[in-house]
Amino acid sequence: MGTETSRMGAGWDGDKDRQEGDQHHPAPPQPAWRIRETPTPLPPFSPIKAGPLRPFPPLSPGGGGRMRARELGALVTLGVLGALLGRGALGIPEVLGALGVLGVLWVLLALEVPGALRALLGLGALGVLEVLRVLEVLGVLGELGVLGALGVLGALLALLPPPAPAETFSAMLSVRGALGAERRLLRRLRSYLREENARLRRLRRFYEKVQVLHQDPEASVDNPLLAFSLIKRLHSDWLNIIYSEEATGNAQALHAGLREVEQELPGAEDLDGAAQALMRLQDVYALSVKGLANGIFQRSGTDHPPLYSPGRRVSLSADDCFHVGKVAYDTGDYYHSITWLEEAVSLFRLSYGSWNPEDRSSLEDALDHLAFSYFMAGNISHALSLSREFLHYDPSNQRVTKNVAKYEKLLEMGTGVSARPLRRPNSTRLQSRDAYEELCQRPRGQPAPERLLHLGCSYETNSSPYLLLQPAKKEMVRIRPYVALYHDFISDAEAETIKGLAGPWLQRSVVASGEKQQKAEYRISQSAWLKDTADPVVRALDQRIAAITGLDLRPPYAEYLQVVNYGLGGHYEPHFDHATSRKSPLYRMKSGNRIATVMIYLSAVEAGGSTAFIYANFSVPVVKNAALFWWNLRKNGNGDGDTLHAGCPVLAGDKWVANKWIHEHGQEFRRPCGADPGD
Ligand SMILES: O=C(O)CCC(=O)C(=O)O
Ligand SMILES: [Fe+2]
Repeated sequence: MGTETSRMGAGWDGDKDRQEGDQHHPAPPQPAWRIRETPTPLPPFSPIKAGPLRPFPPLSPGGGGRMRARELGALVTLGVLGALLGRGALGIPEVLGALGVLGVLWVLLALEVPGALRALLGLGALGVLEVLRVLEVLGVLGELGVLGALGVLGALLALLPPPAPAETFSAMLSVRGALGAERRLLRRLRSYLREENARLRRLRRFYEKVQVLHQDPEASVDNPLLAFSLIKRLHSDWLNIIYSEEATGNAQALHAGLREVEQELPGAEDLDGAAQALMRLQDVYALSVKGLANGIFQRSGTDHPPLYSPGRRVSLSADDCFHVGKVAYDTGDYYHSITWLEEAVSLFRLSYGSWNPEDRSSLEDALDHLAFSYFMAGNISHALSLSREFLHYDPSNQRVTKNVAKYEKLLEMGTGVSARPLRRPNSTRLQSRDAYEELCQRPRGQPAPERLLHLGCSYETNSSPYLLLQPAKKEMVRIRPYVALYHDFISDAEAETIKGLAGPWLQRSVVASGEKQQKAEYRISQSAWLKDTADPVVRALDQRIAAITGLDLRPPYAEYLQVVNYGLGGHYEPHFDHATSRKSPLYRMKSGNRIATVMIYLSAVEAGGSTAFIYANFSVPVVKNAALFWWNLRKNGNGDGDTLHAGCPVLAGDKWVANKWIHEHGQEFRRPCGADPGD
């Protein structure tokens, strides 16, 4: 592979000390909902259990997918080897060797890597075998030693953790990739429909043929031919018709199509992530859920033009809305479950009686979950009327019958009115949530008139010969903190090259939490690190960044280029780029803190996705091919608190950025300390 990436060395998997004020690490989880304030304790109620509605049949026999089949194969082989060992047909070294080969094969099959890479790994394994053989020929290792070494190797490889399934929702590149899987399923369904239609046409012909016989008074079984055919029909024709092998064959082909794409299917966490994304967009952009369900991205309670108008309007089904509500319900977030389940209930009511084969939920499910959400929110009378409606459709349901009795009792006791309206949970514990959301919603911030005096656009050569012929197009965005936007910093072709280089290496972005790095809900994206040796384009970019900033980017003074692709509703909530704790993994580079950030927008977006500077109170909309520059540290070396910034959720489109983080060391003469200690 031409691309060099590194997860160690000069590049860290991000160091995002999410903090505001003195909050240094991602906060410990707190309940995401407000507990209803009820003066008297409630009798135990029966909520609907969290979990799948109607479980899907397992994809592969045995329920565990292809991996399960492989494990089974490995077990059988182990059994056979054990038996041969026991009967003295094989010695321990041979068994160890066979285990080694089995382990290597097993791991190669299990690796979620492209076919070409898998082939390379296979060649590598053969290489190891060859080395062992040579060692054996040279007499360094005996035959037994070689087999033993193979056994150890295989055992070690088998101990490797299984590859994590790829995430779909956290990068738009992966979401787009899922289109391929669906296209293949579509092709399968098309041929299934064609075959089944032909089969049904044949069935109809049989039906009509027999029907005619039964209606024709002339067609009597006195006729021996008709009597024979009746007997034959009842003996075998009808069985062939009913237990149609053709139907089974068609269904099997369809199932095989599903198994083919099994590895690419989004998992439960993807559906959760996608539902959370819709709720995030609802919250951050104050969108009306009714509007969203209708395919309109409109702020609630306003008649402003929509924030985004897709070329083709698509609406959500009742089952779609139910699933979003259910994700909220399962985490005890009744604020969101109520808004989405309300929508689900009204859509199900509208279409009651008609049934979509793809739906997993029904009006009853939605009523049941909504009633319990209202109960948890303290609105007993709503809970009661929805439960009664439920019983109208399913009168024999014991659990809901009991709930109705209890709701009635509570209302009689006068405890049925909510103390306070249900408020949105601050599950992310952002202190500046309102300011952040207001900045995300704001179109490009118009600076105050007195500020305009210092702002403006200029062509900059920065005394660099590199920029003489093509000066940088600099737009000052803010003086304090110092933020500048360099327009046309890269070309479309360069942006495409960088995205193409990073694409195969994207992995869920992580954030620094103390000394560790981990994925977090407040950063939804995938990222990859590119060394400057990966491609001349990356090297040229480094030179250009050095020219405009006047800073030293040679290792270890800067990190590799971090390329980021945001996912569905992808965002990065307020954080600092510099470390705020000496324990941060960022210091492992031994070149100080991150003095400056250069962030390049590699794509445009259709809506949302601005970069918001929370305390400085401005946001920069995505400008394709532009680079945003800011100092994270003040001249005295302290972190600049005014640089708290965020990537707003992407409302529509595919947002890519590339980050270059430049460190303190190496810049001593390029950005000298200020004479003023407060500078
Ligand atoms: O995407 C953005 O606008 C901000 C990204 C950012 O702050 C980061 O990656 O550190
Ligand atoms: Fe950042």
